[in-house]
Amino acid sequence: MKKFLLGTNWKMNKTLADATQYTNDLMPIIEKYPAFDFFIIPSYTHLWKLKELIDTNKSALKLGAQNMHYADSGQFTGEISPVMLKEIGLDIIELGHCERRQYFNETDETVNLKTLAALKHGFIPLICIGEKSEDKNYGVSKEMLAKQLKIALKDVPSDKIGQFWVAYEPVWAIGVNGIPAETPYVKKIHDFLRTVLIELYGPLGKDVPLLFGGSVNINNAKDYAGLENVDGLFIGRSAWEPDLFEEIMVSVGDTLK
Ligand SMILES: O=C(CO)COP(=O)(O)O
Repeated sequence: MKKFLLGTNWKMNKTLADATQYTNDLMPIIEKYPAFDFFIIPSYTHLWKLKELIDTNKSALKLGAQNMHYADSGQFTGEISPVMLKEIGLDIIELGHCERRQYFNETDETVNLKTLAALKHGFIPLICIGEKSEDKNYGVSKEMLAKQLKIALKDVPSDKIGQFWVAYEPVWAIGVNGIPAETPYVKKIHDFLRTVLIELYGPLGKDVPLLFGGSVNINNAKDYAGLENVDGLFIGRSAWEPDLFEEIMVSVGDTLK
């Protein structure tokens, strides 16, 4: 059976000591919830150490990076290449998060280049898309999302289906000032994204995992998780403590039964 995806983006948070503690605490917890496929996305500096911890404990916890350059090497001061991340043995590369689009000039075109590079190197690209509040207010959310998705997936062939994930994260729902999305709205957008994927890939488009993120918390996680086209949740703040993350696992687990 396809497992429900449950993971967390730590953004620029946690020291190495915090990251180690969190991972040590989380690994035994996830053993209790086999219905899920779990992942964590820490800062680059923690990845080697956490990968060793996960391997030592033979844990199924997947590990990802928050960004990646698309070139294997080159004159790109401050960037990290797929070859370098491959050495660590990561599973996932998160791409196109709205904070990277907003503060670091990430564009649909660079997300596409990075997606192709990630697939070439055997990572799962976790492609983030989301409309801004003004897009929503002008009634062009679907247009914006279709554009982001189609550009991100340009030249990604159908034999890669299942090897990339898409996270819908409305910009206005993310972070401390975010407004949680209403469940019917999430349903409408996820159903729409599925139609775009089917337009791109035919019936195989049904097999692209679609995650939802943005102010996911203990009060709304089960409602989002119950939607037909939500295959996972991508959580920030509410999963940054293992015990709070576990409360979400329990609540979502009840919904999936
Ligand atoms: O950005 C997110 C996941 O990538 C979500 O963040 P919050 O859950 O803190 O809103």
